[in-house]
Amino acid sequence: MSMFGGGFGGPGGGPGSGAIAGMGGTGARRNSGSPFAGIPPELAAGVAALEAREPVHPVPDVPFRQTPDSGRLTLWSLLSGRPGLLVTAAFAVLLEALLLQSGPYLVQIGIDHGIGAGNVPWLVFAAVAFLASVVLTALASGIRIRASGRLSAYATRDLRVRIFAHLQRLSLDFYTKEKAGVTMTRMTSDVEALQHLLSEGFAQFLIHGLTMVVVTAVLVHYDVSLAVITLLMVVPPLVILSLWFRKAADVGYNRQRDAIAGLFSHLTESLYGVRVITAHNQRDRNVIAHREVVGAYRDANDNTGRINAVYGPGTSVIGLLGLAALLLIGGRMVLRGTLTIGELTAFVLYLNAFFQPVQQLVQLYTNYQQARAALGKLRGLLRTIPAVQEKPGAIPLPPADGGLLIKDMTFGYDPARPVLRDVTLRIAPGETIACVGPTGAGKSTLAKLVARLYDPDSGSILIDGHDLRDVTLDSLHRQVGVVPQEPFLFAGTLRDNIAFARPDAPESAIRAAVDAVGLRDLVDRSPDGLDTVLHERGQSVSSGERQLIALARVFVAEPRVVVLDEATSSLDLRSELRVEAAIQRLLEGRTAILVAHRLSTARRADRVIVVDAGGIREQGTHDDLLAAGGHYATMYATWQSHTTR
Ligand SMILES: Nc1ncnc2c1ncn2[C@@H]1O[C@H](COP(=O)(O)OP(=O)(O)OP(=O)(O)O)[C@@H](O)[C@H]1O
Repeated sequence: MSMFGGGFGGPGGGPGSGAIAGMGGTGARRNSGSPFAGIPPELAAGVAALEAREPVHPVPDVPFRQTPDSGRLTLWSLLSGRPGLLVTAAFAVLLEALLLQSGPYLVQIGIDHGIGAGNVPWLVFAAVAFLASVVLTALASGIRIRASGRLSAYATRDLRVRIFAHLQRLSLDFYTKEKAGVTMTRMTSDVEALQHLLSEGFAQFLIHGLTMVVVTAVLVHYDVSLAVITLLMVVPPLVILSLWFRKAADVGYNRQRDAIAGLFSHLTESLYGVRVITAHNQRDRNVIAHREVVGAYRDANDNTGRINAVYGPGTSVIGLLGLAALLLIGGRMVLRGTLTIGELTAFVLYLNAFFQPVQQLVQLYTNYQQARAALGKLRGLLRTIPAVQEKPGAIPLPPADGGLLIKDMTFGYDPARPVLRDVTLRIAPGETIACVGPTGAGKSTLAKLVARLYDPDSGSILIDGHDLRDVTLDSLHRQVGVVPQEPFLFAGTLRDNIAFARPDAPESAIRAAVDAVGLRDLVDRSPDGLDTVLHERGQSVSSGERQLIALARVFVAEPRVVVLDEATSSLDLRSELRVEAAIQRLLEGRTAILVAHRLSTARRADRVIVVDAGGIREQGTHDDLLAAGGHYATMYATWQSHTTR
C-alpha cells in the first residue's frame, strides 16, 4: 500500500470521528474539522498522480532458517556479494589514481619542454593533456562513487537483515541478559560505521594507497638518490607513528563503541520506563544518571580525539620536514646542474602528492578503526548461539492430541542453582492444569519450559511422545500457543494484532475470536472497527482489553496446547469476569497449563498443582486438595478471606 493510502487516509475507511479518523480519509472524514482531515479536492489529482508514481516494493524473499549464523563476518564477505559492482569500483579507482598522477608530469613537460625551450606547441599540448586528464579523473571518480555507494548500500542492507534474522533466532535468555539499547547500537551506529567505510573509505584507501605506490615509483624514476634520501627521512617515522596510532585507536574506538551502547541503553530504558520514573519522582536522578553515561561517551570521544590530535599533526610535521629537506638537497642539485627546475618542481609536487594521501589515510584509518571495532562487536553478536536450537534433522510435530509428559526435569537459569528439580508431571490431552504456588516458586518457568522458550538442564518434556527438542521449532510453536503475563501489542490495527500468529487467517476466524473473547463492544466502539490503529504497545486500549486481545490472538492461532501465564495486574470486577470467561472459552477442548495467580482461575481447572521449593508439592482436583487440608487449602483459605473481606 502506498504511504498516502495508509497515512493520510485513502478511500475505503469507515466514517471517522475519533483521532484516528481525523488523521485522514476522504469524504465524510474531510469534514471532521480536525487538522489533516483528508485530502483537499484541489490536491486530490496531484496526490493520485504521486501515488501512481510510488515505486512498488515487492515482498522481499528473505529465507529464514532456524540454524544459527556461522558468525563469519569479514569486510571481504560484505563486499564480495556483488562482484560486478566491486570490479567496476576497483577499475574506476585504479583509473582515478593513475590519472591523478599525470598532473605533475604534465607540469614538468610544460616547464622544461614548453616554457624552458620556448616551444609553444609543447606548452599547448601539456595544457590540453592536463585538461583532458582532469575531465577523465572526474568521470572515473563519478563512476567510482556511484559503484561503491551502491555496493555499500547493498552490503549494509544484507548485513542488517542478517543481524536482524539472527536476533529473531536468539532465545529468551539473550534478551534477558543483553540490554535492548546495546542491541540497538549494533543495528544502528555499528552498521553505520561499516557503511561509511564501505561507501567511501575503501575506495579512498585504494586511491591513496595506489597514489603512494605510484608516486614512490615516479620519485625513484626521477632521481634514485634523491628519492631514497627523502623517503628514508619520511617513511620510518611515519611507520612508527602509525603503529602507535593503530594500537591506541584500537582500544579507543572499542571504548567508544561500548560507551555509545551504554548511552543507547540508558536512553531506551528511560523511554520505556518514563511512567515509573515520573510516578516515583526520579526525573532528576535519571538526568544525573544520563549525564554519567553521556560523560562516559564524551570521555571516550575525548580519548580518540587526543589520539587523532597526535597522529594528524605528527604526520604533517614529518611531511613538511621531508619537503624542506627535499628543497635543500634538490635545490643544490639544480644549482649543480644535475637536476632541471621542471624536475625539481615535479618532484616537489609528487612529494606533496605523496603526503596528501597520508593525511587522507589518517582520516580513513580513523574510519577504518571505527569500522573494525564495529565489525568485532557485530561478529560477537552473530556468534551468539541461541540457547534453544533446532536439532539438525528435527521432524515436524504431527498434528498433536496434546498429551504432555514432563519427565525428571531439572532446570535453572543458572544451572548451578536449579529453580525446578526432578519435576515429573503427566497431563492428559484436553486437560487443564492450574499451577499455583508462592511468588518466585517457578510456575512461569515451568510454563516457559513447556513452550520451549528454554530447554531443561536434564530430563525431558514430551508432547504426544515427541521430545520437544526433536521437533522443528516452527511446528511446535504452531501447536503450542502462549499467552504471556504481560500481553504485548504492536503498533498496527486491531485486526493485525489479533491475527498476529496467523496473518493469513480468514476474516471469519478473526470475527469468531473477537466474539469468543468478548471484544465485540471494543470493535464496535472503535472508529474504524477492526481496522482501528492501536498505539505503540497498545497504550490506547485498557489493560483488560489488552489481555482480551492477547487471548483472541491465541484463539485465531488455534493451537492444541495453550500455556497461559495469567496476568498479575488486577482488573475491576467486570473486566475480571470478562477475562475469566474468555479464558474458559479459549481452553475448551485444549490441553492447558495455566499459571494461576488468582485462585478463582485455579478452582475451575481439572487439576491443580502446587509448585514450591523447586518441585510439585501437591496435586489433585480443587476439591481433593481442599479436603486434604495441605498447602493449597491454606492458600485458598487465605485468598478467600481476602476476597470476601
Ligand atoms: N530470566 C531469569 N534469569 C534468572 N532468574 C530468573 C529468570 N526468570 C526468573 N528467574 C528466577 O527464577 C525463579 C522462578 O521464577 P518464576 O518467574 O518462574 O516464578 P513464579 O512462580 O512464576 O513467580 P510469580 O508468581 O511471582 O510470577 C525466581 O526466583 C526468579 O527470580
